[in-house]
Amino acid sequence: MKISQYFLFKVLLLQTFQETHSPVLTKSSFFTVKKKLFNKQEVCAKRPETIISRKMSEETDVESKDSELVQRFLDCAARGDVENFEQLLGAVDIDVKSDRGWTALMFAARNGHTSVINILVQKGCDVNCLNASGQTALEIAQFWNHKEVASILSQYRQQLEYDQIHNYYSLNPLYRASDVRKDAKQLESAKNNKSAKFIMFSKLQPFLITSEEKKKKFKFAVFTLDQLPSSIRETSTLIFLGLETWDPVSSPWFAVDLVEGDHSFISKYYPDGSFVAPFPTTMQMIQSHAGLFAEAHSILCWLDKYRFCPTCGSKQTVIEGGYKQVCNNSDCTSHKGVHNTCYPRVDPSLIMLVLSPSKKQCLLGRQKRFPPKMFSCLAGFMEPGESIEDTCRREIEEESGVKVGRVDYHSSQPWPFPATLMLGCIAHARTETITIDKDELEEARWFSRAEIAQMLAGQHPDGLFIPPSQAIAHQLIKSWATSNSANL
Ligand SMILES: NC(=O)C1=CN([C@@H]2O[C@H](COP(=O)(O)OP(=O)(O)OC[C@H]3O[C@@H](n4cnc5c(N)ncnc54)[C@H](O)[C@@H]3O)[C@@H](O)[C@H]2O)C=CC1
Ligand SMILES: [Mg+2]
Ligand SMILES: [Mg+2]
Ligand SMILES: [Mg+2]
Ligand SMILES: [Zn+2]
Repeated sequence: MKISQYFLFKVLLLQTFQETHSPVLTKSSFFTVKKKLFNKQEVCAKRPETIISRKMSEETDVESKDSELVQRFLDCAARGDVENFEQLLGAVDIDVKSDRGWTALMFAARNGHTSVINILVQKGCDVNCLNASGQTALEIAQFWNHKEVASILSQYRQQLEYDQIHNYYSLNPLYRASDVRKDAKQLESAKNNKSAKFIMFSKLQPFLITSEEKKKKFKFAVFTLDQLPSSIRETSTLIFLGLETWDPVSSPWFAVDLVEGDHSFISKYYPDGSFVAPFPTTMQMIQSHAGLFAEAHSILCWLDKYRFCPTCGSKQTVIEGGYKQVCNNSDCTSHKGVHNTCYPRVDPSLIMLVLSPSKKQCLLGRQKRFPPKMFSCLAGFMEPGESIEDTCRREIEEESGVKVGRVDYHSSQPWPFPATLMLGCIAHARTETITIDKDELEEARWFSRAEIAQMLAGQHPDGLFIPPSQAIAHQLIKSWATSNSANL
């Protein structure tokens, strides 16, 4: 490249960056797609009582206070003001974006503030975020020639490539200890263990409180044995969730399915908590508690729906800490051989990001029940006798008419409504023509990487957006869009 061409190229790139980087941050909208979605989800949720509805009425005040905090947070990152930056860390979402889709990591990368970059990556910020122009923090650091920052970020991205992807609802911190639940004596002593922890459900609704550590997140109210009225252990079903660690003497955790009349002791310990409709409120839990919810809720839904033996219709008895039901009829054939009806059910379903034959576009669709302007990956339940690849190809062809060749596995996600397992795949299309199944989808179309980057940054010109980061669909879309952002 000639020197004059090089300068023209650099000026053009500079213009692109200046469009997306305002060194003095405006007070306007600092809210990300995630934040907008959070509000939407809050409005949709049906929750009976106290905390969450109270939070909603305070939303306007909270919003302007938040936008000031976010502004200060991003500004400290841009100026490399480590002292003030560290003070603000717990108060805002670490990956919060400016109105142009810039995160604190991007601002620090733009100005070469290594110390801020180190703090952010150690705290687990998202190094793969894209701004509205489709740039990562690494690309910004490389462009502005901040070699040390670029080196830290590229090392971190490499390390992430080797790490397994953990989707929301899958990070259950407990060791499930099936040996303990299968041994009635051990199970009984776990229930009486002084360090045992108990989380509460009523009519399949979890009892949640707000998390002090993470603003705007919910978590379970955790009860100890001495807080639990002894009658509860006789009247309620206790689900054994597991042990705190692999050490057999570590604390056992239980989910308690409260029956009418058992609730009064709760408000004594947690007056601000409430029983909430699981979806979408549990999408805003601290991750480890979302994992606990997935286990407990799926088991409780199974016990609720399978009250009678599926083989002979007799009553059943719950054993193994809620993980098994046995038929009370001694002549029932379910007592002989392997009977999967005695165990909790899981429904596998496929969710796939379909790439166009050129790999430059991906296929997203809209179901009628989606919020307006939201597009997501196509999905469908596995049918008996199908492989993952079979389901993937059939569902895509049924819903969009697109024919698929190779299918690659990406990651999975428990989807506890009530007990689906989402198997996330990347599907390679052989054809491009779309003919939608009007019963399943309202619309489906191909999206370029550039358009996806705009959607991820909340900057799509038509306001289109994708599901929030807690959904595997988001992770599938994002991993494709960020895998080679240079080709946007
Ligand atoms: N985590 C995520 O990001 C996303 C999750 N999903 C979930 O994926 C799952 C499958 O997607 P859909 O498009 O609804 O599937 P689908 O395309 O197979 O159509 C749904 C229909 O399949 C039938 N069906 C077959 N087996 C079923 C089973 N075991 N349970 C319930 N219905 C069954 C029913 O008639 C139902 O109306 C749903 O649970 C949905 O909530 C969907 C999109 C995004
Ligand atoms: Mg379908
Ligand atoms: Mg479908
Ligand atoms: Mg189907
Ligand atoms: Zn039976």
